[in-house]
Order: sequence, then structure tokens, then C-alpha cells
Amino acid sequence: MADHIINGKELVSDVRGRLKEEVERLAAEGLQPGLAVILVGEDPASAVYVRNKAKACEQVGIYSEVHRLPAETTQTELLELVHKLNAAANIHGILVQLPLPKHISEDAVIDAIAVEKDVDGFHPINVGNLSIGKPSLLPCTPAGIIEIIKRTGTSISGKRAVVIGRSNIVGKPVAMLLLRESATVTICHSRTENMKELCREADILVVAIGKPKFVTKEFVKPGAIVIDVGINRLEDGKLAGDVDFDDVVGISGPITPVPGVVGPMTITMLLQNTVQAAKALRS
Ligand SMILES: Nc1nc2c(c(=O)[nH]1)N[C@@H](CN(C=O)c1ccc(C(=O)N[C@@H](CCC(=O)O)C(=O)O)cc1)CN2
Ligand SMILES: [Mg+2]
Repeated sequence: MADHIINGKELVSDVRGRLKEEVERLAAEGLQPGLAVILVGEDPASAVYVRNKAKACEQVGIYSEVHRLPAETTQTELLELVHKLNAAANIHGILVQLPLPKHISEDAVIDAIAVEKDVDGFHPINVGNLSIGKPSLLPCTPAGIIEIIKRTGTSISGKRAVVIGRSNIVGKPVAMLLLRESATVTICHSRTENMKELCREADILVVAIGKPKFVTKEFVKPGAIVIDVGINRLEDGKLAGDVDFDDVVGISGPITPVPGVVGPMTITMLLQNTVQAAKALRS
């Protein structure tokens, strides 16, 4: 593999190794971080992500419990479970896997999670704290993206960063985090005019638009770091990112393949948030 293809296995095992050591130190002090994950319904992709989260917890020594609820679960029943977990002393992080079935309001459920246990960083108070630069639990995919960029040795301060996508889970928070690192940030979306030209100015290009192979080499400034957040299942069953990797790899600087980097790093940041929440709740 070309040396500018970012190696997710190496990155993830390094960060998880560090977290495992920290969890061991906390255990010696009598604290075991605990995560509760709630999965409603039978979405197969969500089931895989939840299984991977539980496995990752086990790997680093975090206690985890998965609450698998039927698709017909009412919003009231789900909120009751969230309230119970908010009060549970052995649980420091609560995560409700998204998407939820249509009859449940995601906003109502996220609002019900105790702010200090919101290890997804989706609660409006955590989102607000991120935007005004106060310490908070950060959303996992955006936090992972910053970690990936830093670990390639790319400096962010003063650089032009373009984010394609304006979702609440990825596009907006990653733009806020890049701004916090003193990048000059542009957010592009479906209505953006001259998107290729804007992207070609980017030293850092983050793509989270949900369209397979949308970004081709015409979008990329030579040497730019390219972070692909897309996970698109193609008709042949293969996964594709939002970046046309084969087209872009010859011109970009460090680039993330899909699968293998952003997804596993997202789960790693969830572990990190759970440890952070456990330490904050203890003190
Ligand atoms: N409550 C949340 N729900 C969702 C989130 C989230 O951060 N919190 N993000 C996504 C799903 N997600 C985590 O929950 C997630 C998606 C993908 C991966 C991952 O490891 N992807 C692999 C490919 C996996 C595959 O084969 O399908 C990769 O990129 O290498 C991890 C987590 C929406 N919901
Ligand atoms: Mg809904």
C-alpha cells in the first residue's frame, strides 16, 4: 500500500491500547467505566455497529450492556429505560443507536439522556458547549476525524478545510472542531454552487455527503488530506465511500480508505468518551 493511505488498524490499536491502560489504572482505583447501548428494532447495519461497540468495550475493559428492544417499543417505554439508566450508578455512558423507528422522536430521546452520560455528544447542551468552546462530550465521528488528521502529522491551524455535508452528526460538528483547531472552514452541501472549485482550495477535505464515489480527483488539491466518512452499500454488496478512492489516491495527500478507518475510529472515540464520562461523574 502507498504510504499515504491511512492505516486504520494501526491508528485504532494505538488509541485503544492507551485506553486499555487507562481503564486498568481506573480499575485499580475502584472505578470501572460502564456503557449502556440501546438498540430499537432490527436494522441489520445498526445491529452490527452495536455488536462492534460491545466487543470494543470488552477489548479495553469497559463494562457494557446492550438493551435490544423490539421495533414496536413505544417512545414512553424507551424514555423510561433512558431515565432508569440515567440513575444507574454503574453506567457512565448511554447511547441510543440511530436511526430509531419512525414513530419515535429522536430529539425527545436524545434530550432525555443525562448530559454528563451523553457519550454520543448529541444532547443540545453538549452541542452548544462545543460551539462556544466549552469542555463537553464530543460526537464520536467528528472527534475521530480530528484524531486521524492529527495523527498523520498534518497541522490544522491556519489551513483551509472544506467539509462536504451539513448533518448534525458529522458535517456541522466536524466543522466546529476544525474551527476550534483554527482552520478556515467552509461547509458545502447540496445547494452549494461551484463546489469543485471550493473543494480544490482545501488543504483538508472531509466528505460526509452519503453519495457513493461523489468526490473525484477534480475536487482535490494535490497533496490535500482527504477524510472519507461515507459508508455506502453498492448493489454488488461491496462498500464504497463518498470518495472515488482509486481516482483520488494518485493526487491526494493522506487519504482514508473505506472501510477501515473512520468507522473503527468512531467506535474508539465512544470508548474514550465513556472513560471521560466515568472520570467526570466520579469527581
Ligand atoms: N447513536 C449513534 N448512532 C449512529 C452513529 C453514532 O455515532 N451514534 N453513527 C452511525 C453508525 N455508527 C455508529 O453508531 C457506525 C457506523 C459505521 C462504523 C464502522 O465501523 N464502519 C466500518 C464499515 C462497517 C461495515 O462493514 O458496514 C468502516 O467504516 O470501516 C462504526 C460505527 C449512524 N448511527
Ligand atoms: Mg424518528
